[in-house]
Amino acid sequence: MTQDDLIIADPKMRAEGVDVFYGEKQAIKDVSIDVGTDLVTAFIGPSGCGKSTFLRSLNRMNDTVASARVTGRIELDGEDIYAPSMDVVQLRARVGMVFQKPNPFPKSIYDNVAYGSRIHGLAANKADLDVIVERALTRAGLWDEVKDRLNESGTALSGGQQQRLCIARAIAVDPEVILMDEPCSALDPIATAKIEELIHELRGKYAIVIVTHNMQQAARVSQRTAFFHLGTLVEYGKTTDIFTNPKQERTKDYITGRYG
Ligand SMILES: Nc1ncnc2c1ncn2[C@@H]1O[C@H](COP(=O)(O)OP(=O)(O)OP(=O)(O)O)[C@@H](O)[C@H]1O
Repeated sequence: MTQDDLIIADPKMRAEGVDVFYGEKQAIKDVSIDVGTDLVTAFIGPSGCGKSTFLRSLNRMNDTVASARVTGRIELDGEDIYAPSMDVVQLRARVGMVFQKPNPFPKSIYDNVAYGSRIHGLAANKADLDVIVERALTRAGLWDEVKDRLNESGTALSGGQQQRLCIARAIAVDPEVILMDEPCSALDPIATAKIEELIHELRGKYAIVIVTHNMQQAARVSQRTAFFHLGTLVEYGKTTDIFTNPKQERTKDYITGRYG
């Protein structure tokens, strides 16, 4: 691998010298990383190493935690997302998020997907909204399963379907980046396989960042992998290199199962 392989010419997101604190406790230490537009980037590392904390700093979800403080710089298309002028609601539409546990709203399938478009005024009329909802559900691989029951509650779907509904909800507002925080950890192997397939299909349409505990999953779905340990970014590179030829001892120990 040469250094050139890792250069992301036009990163979708760029973090520079990012620290995250919860009160006095530092959870992320001086992390710098570029996220590519056409790539799936996996964050791996042992429990408590800060993967979720760093992921959540990429769309300012940490703002919702009173004790959390983020320093350093995080850019989306070159723009500082922590600048006072940044509209956080817009930011979270541009950088969508899918959580560990599927969390559909207690609303109909249709309304779950239409929700963001309504808030952001993306549809001029009902016909427009219908198109947005169908497109998002199709992209999320769920349309055929739900097209005849759009008025049923989203919470009545299976866990895997609920997670695809949450992905559809994120997609519906046309995000540029989708952050996924262990999106399969509550799902069975078949539902997990479907989400992984979906990630393949969505690649290139959105920059995707996925936190996963499952190294096989990181190897299957991502092109770039970042290994975190004790709040630091130990190694970042092409997924194939991280898994077959890691440079750092700590990465090697983790991927060979010596700790985790
Ligand atoms: N809301 C919070 N308040 C205080 N400390 C927190 C909070 N959230 C996380 N932490 C701490 O920050 C550190 C990093 O946690 P984080 O959840 O980001 O790690 P992680 O790598 O995603 O872990 P896991 O894989 O277990 O989800 C941990 O020490 C954790 O206890």
